[in-house]
Amino acid sequence: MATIINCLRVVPKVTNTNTEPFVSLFTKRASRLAIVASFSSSTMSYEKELAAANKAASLAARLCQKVQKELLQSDVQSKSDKSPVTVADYGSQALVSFVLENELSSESFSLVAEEDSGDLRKESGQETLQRITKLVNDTLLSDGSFSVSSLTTEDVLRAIDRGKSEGGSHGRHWVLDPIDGTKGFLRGDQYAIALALLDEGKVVLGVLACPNLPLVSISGDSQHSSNDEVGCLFFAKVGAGTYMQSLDGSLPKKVHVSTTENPEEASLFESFEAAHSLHDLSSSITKKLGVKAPPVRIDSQAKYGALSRGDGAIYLRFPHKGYREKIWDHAAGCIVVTEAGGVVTDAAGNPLDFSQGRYLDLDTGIIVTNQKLMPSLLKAVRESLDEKNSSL
Ligand SMILES: Nc1ncnc2c1ncn2[C@@H]1O[C@H](COP(=O)(O)O)[C@@H](O)[C@H]1OP(=O)(O)O
Ligand SMILES: [Mg+2]
Ligand SMILES: [Mg+2]
Ligand SMILES: [Mg+2]
Repeated sequence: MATIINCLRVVPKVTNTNTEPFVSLFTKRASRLAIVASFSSSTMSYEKELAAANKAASLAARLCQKVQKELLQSDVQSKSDKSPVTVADYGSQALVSFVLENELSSESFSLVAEEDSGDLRKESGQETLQRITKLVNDTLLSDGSFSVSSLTTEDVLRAIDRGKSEGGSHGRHWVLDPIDGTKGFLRGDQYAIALALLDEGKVVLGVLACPNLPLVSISGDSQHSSNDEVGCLFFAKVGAGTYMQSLDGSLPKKVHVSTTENPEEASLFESFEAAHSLHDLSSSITKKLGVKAPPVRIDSQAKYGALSRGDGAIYLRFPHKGYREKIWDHAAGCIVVTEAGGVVTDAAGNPLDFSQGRYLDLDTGIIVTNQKLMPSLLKAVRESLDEKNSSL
């Protein structure tokens, strides 16, 4: 900002005594500077929030990696909806909540997150709570930049329960999935720590830490091996593009979605778990479109990250009837892809609305691709859905 203010003080050097060109030159220059100033102020804001989000997600990834390496049977529990939750889900949520509040202490803090401390407050949860508290403290200590000596079990419970906010269309709300793809995490496959910020109902920044995602492309036709270096951090800020760096801290690189217009060259990402998305429906859609390659099935929002750097060109998600999508399963992924030039809509082609609380209210499914393929993809989706509905 300082440079821009200084620039505004520079009076154009004009030798012509006719004032009109001077005025128009000055006006032109001033308006150009005003555009630069307004662009810079919109892209410069959320700088501090993005730095805090990157730090929080990277530390949470460190905790998750440690747990995944030495996972114990007692580390895994089942929630009331029968889905799994681990000490790493809770630890990651406590850590992100603590780091954000600590780094951005002057502001009011609202967090919409997946987990709550209900089961950890029961007698049967005490051992697990001790283990989570140790994991959180060890991770904070390994970073070395926090002044607190150590968190108590009560601090950890409080940090987890900060995530109970209802979100909404006013003010700022952080949105967190502490481990997206817990089933992938348990299998030793892909998972992500997904963190986004909503401002007045819009996603303004998003971070995806994907500890098991190779730094090189995972597209079906690229060569990769188990020796590939893994651990990616994707981050995006509204109006400023999407970047990827290694979780170990390499220089960030700007990424872009695939620019292919040819469906025959496009490949599809979808859920690993058939229970999470209708694979038959995606297969009918991609057949209509003319996609040749077999689908790439991976867990979690790592799909959005991989798509943002052009590893594939399409992501389709059609949950089984009755499933309600949550905002933390898409907010970070959505901005990571859109800032990389992609488009994210529901099956009717509407943008996703993150302003309605903890759930997404949408038509049928979620579709992600580049701008060129979207019209034909939407047509194929409509036709396949009509066929499916008429066969019922
Ligand atoms: N029955 C379900 N249908 C669709 N998504 C689900 C279902 N159960 C859990 N999920 C969520 O789907 C996401 C992973 O989807 P996928 O890997 O298939 O893309 C996760 O957010 C996961 O929650 P969680 O965050 O608890 O892992
Ligand atoms: Mg879960
Ligand atoms: Mg999730
Ligand atoms: Mg989760």
